[in-house]
Amino acid sequence: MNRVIEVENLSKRYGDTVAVDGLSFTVRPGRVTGFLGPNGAGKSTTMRMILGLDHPSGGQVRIEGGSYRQLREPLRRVGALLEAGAVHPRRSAYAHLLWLAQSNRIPKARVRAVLALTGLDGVARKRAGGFSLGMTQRLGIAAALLGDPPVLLLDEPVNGLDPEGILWIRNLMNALAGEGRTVLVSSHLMGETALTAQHLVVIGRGRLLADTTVREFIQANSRSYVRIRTPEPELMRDALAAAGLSVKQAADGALEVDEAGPEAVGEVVAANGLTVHEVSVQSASLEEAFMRLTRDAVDYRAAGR
Ligand SMILES: Nc1ncnc2c1ncn2[C@@H]1O[C@H](COP(=O)(O)OP(=O)(O)OP(=O)(O)O)[C@@H](O)[C@H]1O
Repeated sequence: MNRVIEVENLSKRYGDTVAVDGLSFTVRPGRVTGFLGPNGAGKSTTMRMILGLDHPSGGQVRIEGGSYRQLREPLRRVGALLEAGAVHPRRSAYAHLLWLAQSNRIPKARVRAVLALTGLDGVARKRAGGFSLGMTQRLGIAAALLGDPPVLLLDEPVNGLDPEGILWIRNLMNALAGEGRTVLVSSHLMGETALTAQHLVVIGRGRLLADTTVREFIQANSRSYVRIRTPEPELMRDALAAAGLSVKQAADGALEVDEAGPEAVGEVVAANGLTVHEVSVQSASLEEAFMRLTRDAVDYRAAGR
């Protein structure tokens, strides 16, 4: 089995709304792929189509070479977390998972295994209706892992979780990818995804904006510069310019030097006997880069009409 998800020229229209628009990308095993886009970009719609829950208006999706509907014993091939709240509130976590296992010919021992893996052992007999958001999220992940699937799709799994829950999911996803599984996880948070994923697929208004490694995305999008505060800005500016460095003045009067490290700046300072109050390396945030990339592609409703 190749464990690959192939999305090919996929489109979905709802009346006049084009939710997904000619989208193509491939999700590979052994790494966490972050599926990023602002609200309304089409992430959930794409994931539903991957899972055969929604019918494409055009294009196709292949999982391990075929469609989801063609998979025999799908829960053993693909695990998904879509709506974590979709549990009968009066059922216990154990009963919920047991019912899922029995209706999919999954051995009962897997129920205990996923309860332990998701840290729900202690509350397994409690009614799921009384669960906190974090526990509900863990139960959804337990259900996704029940069939020990090589392919996992998680839609916004960290939404509403506290830092401990976020860290737990991050570690779990990396462990699952480390076992050679294919892990696709959607989010609208660039910073969080950059910490978790190794590969990124970014969409806006249903279209592909970037398909790249996290490392390349960071290199391409994080402007880093040296910031200098000095009581002698004119002299400093002249000295830096004479050394061939490009200098800009920030709103607070500090100087900013692009495309040079602190070493080059320090040498100019020393050679000219200038006084400095601060020399620091600054980086623009990834979240800013993500917003720049998706700005023109933000869903018009989400943009506040
Ligand atoms: N069943 C539906 N009927 C009509 N329009 C829909 C339906 N589902 C989604 N849409 C529209 O399709 C577009 C994409 O929605 P989708 O939920 O896939 O985006 P998303 O990236 O998952 O956003 P979010 O982060 O807000 O969940 C939106 O404009 C949405 O309003």
